[in-house]
Amino acid sequence: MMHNATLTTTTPPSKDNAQLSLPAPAKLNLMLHIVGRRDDGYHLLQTLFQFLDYADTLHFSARDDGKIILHTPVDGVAHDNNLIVRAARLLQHNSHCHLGADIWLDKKLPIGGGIGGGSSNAATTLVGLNHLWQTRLSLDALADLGLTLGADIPVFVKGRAAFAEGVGEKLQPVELPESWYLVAVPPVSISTEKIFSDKGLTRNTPMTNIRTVLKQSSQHNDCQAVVEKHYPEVRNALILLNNYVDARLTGTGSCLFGGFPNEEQAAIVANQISEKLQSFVAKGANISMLHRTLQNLSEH
Ligand SMILES: C[C@@](CO)(OP(=O)(O)O)[C@H](O)COP(=O)(O)OP(=O)(O)OC[C@H]1O[C@@H](n2ccc(N)nc2=O)[C@H](O)[C@@H]1O
Ligand SMILES: Nc1ncnc2c1ncn2[C@@H]1O[C@H](COP(=O)(O)OP(=O)(O)O)[C@@H](O)[C@H]1O
Repeated sequence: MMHNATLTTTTPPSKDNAQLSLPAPAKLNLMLHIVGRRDDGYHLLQTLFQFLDYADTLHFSARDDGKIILHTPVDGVAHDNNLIVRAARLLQHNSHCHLGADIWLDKKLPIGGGIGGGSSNAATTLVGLNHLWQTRLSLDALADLGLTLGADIPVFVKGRAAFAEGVGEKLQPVELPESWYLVAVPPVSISTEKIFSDKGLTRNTPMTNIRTVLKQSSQHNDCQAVVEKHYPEVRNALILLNNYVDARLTGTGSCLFGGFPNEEQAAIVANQISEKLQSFVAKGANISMLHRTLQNLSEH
């Protein structure tokens, strides 16, 4: 009897026996200018994206019944609104794929931090399920699909550090120094929409170009003044960090970052501020961890 029971029981899906595990890394906006606005209200940006070797991890297994099930809830986000589930359904629909997926998320990236966790989760889902389901969409096609879910998703799909224009979807790959960064995490989660709808936001920074940006020794983020105005936690964190390093906001915040020549120097400052401010240290990357992992998979 025992033997029969064992034979007829299927192993329940779990992240430990998932078929594919992939990172969903963070990004930084090393500079961010707002140069105008589209008719639909979206802002036209010029921004420099670089990835961090600091990531969530997603685990995927295919299902035969077509269901998309995210087994790990994200605080404050309903299952069907989660960008992971929305990205999976979008790919399934557009590729006419009959397979579904069980998905698990190890969340490490702060939410509403301007380091792109939700967007990166969506991009890793598109790229990961395209691989697992063998739907064979090109990266360009996946980036176009991703853009319908969020302005930040294409850069994560493409996986190359880039100068971005438009709403963030016109991407020119760049080679940047891969510095070490101290990333401070003030204790607030910031809505991108709230910052972009502030009347006081600078929206008319003169257009620049990639060559000028790469030559400049100091950079700025047009969202920073508005974020500092609304969030004293961010302003105070900036004051503290600026005692040690030239610190700046990434995206619409709340995270702040400063560059260091090596890990040790970044870690010393992380340690010095640790009683007042949560932070992590990570290396900048011109090729995202997602794409380096996929490259390794295809080589083995
Ligand atoms: C500002 C940036 C810079 O990298 O990053 P975050 O701080 O969010 O990480 C991005 O452009 C954010 O991209 P993403 O987070 O995907 O934004 P979306 O979901 O597309 O849009 C959220 C809301 O922000 C506003 N929005 C977003 C992008 C943009 N170029 N102009 C906008 O006005 C819109 O009001 C939209 O309703
Ligand atoms: N998988 C996900 N991880 C994080 N946030 C998500 C996810 N799916 C949807 N969201 C929503 O996206 C919003 C922005 O999240 P996030 O990408 O972390 O911030 P930011 O855009 O500041 O980098 C969150 O407040 C949340 O409501």
